[in-house]
Parts: sequence; C-alpha cells; structure tokens
Amino acid sequence: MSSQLINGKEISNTIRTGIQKEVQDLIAKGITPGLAVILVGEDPASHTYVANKEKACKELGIYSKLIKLPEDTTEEDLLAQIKQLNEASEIDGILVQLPLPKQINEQKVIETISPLKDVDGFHPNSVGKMLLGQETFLPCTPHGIMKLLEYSNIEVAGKHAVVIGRSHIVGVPMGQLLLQHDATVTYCHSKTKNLQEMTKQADILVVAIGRAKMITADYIKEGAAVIDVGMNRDENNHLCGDVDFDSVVEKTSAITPVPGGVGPMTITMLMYNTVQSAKTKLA
Ligand SMILES: NC(=O)C1=CN([C@@H]2O[C@H](COP(=O)(O)OP(=O)(O)OC[C@H]3O[C@@H](n4cnc5c(N)ncnc54)[C@H](OP(=O)(O)O)[C@@H]3O)[C@@H](O)[C@H]2O)C=CC1
Ligand SMILES: Nc1nc(=O)c2c([nH]1)NC[C@@H]1CN(c3ccc(C(=O)N[C@@H](CCC(=O)O)C(=O)O)cc3)C=[N+]21
Ligand SMILES: [Mg+2]
Repeated sequence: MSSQLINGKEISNTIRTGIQKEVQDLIAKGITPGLAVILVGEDPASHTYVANKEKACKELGIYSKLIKLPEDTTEEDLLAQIKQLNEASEIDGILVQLPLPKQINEQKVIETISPLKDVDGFHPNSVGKMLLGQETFLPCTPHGIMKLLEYSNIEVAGKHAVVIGRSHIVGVPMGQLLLQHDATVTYCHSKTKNLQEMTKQADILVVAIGRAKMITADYIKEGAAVIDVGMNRDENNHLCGDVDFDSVVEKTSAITPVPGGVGPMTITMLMYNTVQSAKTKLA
C-alpha cells in the first residue's frame, strides 16, 4: 500500500499563516500577544523545544519572554515568578517547561498558573472544561494531532483509535479529543497485556510512549493511520520517534515522520492558544 506522509511542518505553516494574520490585526488594535516560557535547569532537549517556541513567536510577531531559572530553584521562588506573570498585562500565556526538578511539585506549579493564561491547557480548570466539551485552552500536542488528521482528510468518526500512553499532557487528552470526534477509543499503557493484539485493531494509532522505535510492523493493522508523538534519540544520537518508521510505513495508509510531524504542530497550537488568550483583551 502506498502511504500518505503527513507533513506536520507544511500543515503547521498553513495554520501559522492564519495566526500571523490574526496577530497583525491585534497589533493594529494596540494588542501584542505575549508568551512567557519558564525553563528551570539545563535539560538539553528542553532547550531545543524552547528555542523552537521562541523562533515561532518571532516569526508570527508574538512577544516572547524567556525566563531561565537555575536547576536548584526552590518551589517558592518558581511560584512567586508565576504569580508575577499572572499579573503582568503584557503576558497572555504562561508555559512552564516540564519536567521540573525533583524539589518542585509539578501539580502545584500547574495550579498556580492563572487559568486565563494556561496556554498548555494543563490546569485542572482547563482539563475539566475539555472533558466537558466546553470552550477552553486545549493541550497543544493532542490538539495539533487533531489538526493533522483534519488537514490530511483522515476520518475519525466511527474509527477505532488506539492511544498508547496515558500521560496528562499527551495520552489522556488525546483519547478524549478523539472520543469527542466520535472515535471508539482504547487506551494502552505499561500494564496493558498483549499490546500487539490491541494495536492491531487500530484504524488510527497514536503512540506516546517515549521509547525509541518500539512500534514495529507487528503492531500495525494494514491500512492504519499512525501518529508518532515520540521524541527520542536513537543509537546514533539521531532524533527518532516511538515508531520504527521504516518497518511500518508500507503497512500504513498515512504516517507522521519524526522530526517534521507532531512536534511543529505542538508549537503551532501553542501560538494559537496564546493569540486566543490575547483576543480576550479586545473590547
Ligand atoms: N512531539 C511533541 O510535541 C511531544 C512529544 N513528546 C514525547 O512523547 C513521548 C511521550 O511523552 P509523555 O506522554 O510525556 O511521556 P510519559 O513518560 O509521561 O508517559 C509515557 C506513557 O507510555 C506508557 N508506556 C511506557 N512504556 C510502555 C510500554 N512498554 N508499553 C506500553 N505503554 C508504555 C506509560 O505507561 P504508564 O502510565 O503505565 O507508566 C505512560 O502512560 C516522549 O517521547 C516525549 O518526549 C511529549 C510531548 C510533546
Ligand atoms: N509545559 C510543557 N509544554 C509542552 O508542550 C512540552 C513540555 N512542557 N515539555 C516537553 C514536551 C515536548 N514538546 C515538544 C515541542 C516541540 C517539539 C519540536 O519542535 N519538534 C521538532 C524538532 C525538534 C528538534 O529538532 O529537536 C519536530 O518534531 O520536528 C518537540 C517536542 C513540548 N513539550
Ligand atoms: Mg512526564
């Protein structure tokens, strides 16, 4: 079967063109959307993502403020920083890069971010609204994946979607968004028995595990659409996904590459949320 390569970079650019226009309209009305990113410590992977976010802001005309804090930052200091940003009128979105060092309680940090500026969509307020299908900031990676499916004309309604992973930032909200679009959803995780039996039923397989090239052809039903969220380094230190692309591609009807698949969409939806937040300032 010939497979459709889902070009996240290209779809991203299409969506970003629309966002850029919205930013220009806002700036003409005296509102410059602003995003604050807090990075605690020196994780090299985080630095790349943060650099990509800053680059996207710059391209779109969004003000970006990067706050770098040392690895040994106390929870108290981080919370104080967030509270300051909650009050800052030039900031519409606040993102605290995860994971955080051990001395800091992640949940407490997330709950300190004002729901009005929660552009990651991780605050319990946002999560609750998402579950109820109410308007809110949607988590960027799952939202970006829904856009990839939409722009690639991959029908979701009535399909069996299997999500591997149940993290609060990817797996859980991914399944919910698919469900809201009328998929039949199965979640798999580290305690799932017979993972291959599950994944072989998937019309749409979303993989968010964090293990390089774990998903091989044996896990795939002929004709499935495969979305690879993973961001790993292989034995040659090359960026790779959780899916063994070369092994599975011929069995799939559509597949995302890594890089150039889900990653750029995550950043695009972050930009989208930041602009949505800034728009609430319009009279
Ligand atoms: N492209 C992008 O924009 C983004 C990429 N990522 C990448 O996606 C991947 C996942 O991220 P994240 O959700 O934060 O990761 P987590 O580590 O928080 O979650 C991993 C999930 O995978 C499950 N899992 C682990 N091992 C297995 C296994 N052998 N079989 C089945 N399930 C397993 C875990 O199960 P259990 O719950 O039982 O422990 C868990 O639910 C990472 O590579 C990350 O770097 C993340 C965010 C954005
Ligand atoms: N509060 C918070 N929100 C996040 O959204 C968040 C986070 N913490 N912690 C880490 C994960 C990971 N993540 C990525 C973002 C962009 C790329 C990305 O740009 N990827 C490019 C290339 C990356 C590269 O070249 O290294 C691509 O796939 O093409 C990847 C991963 C967001 N995350
Ligand atoms: Mg995690």
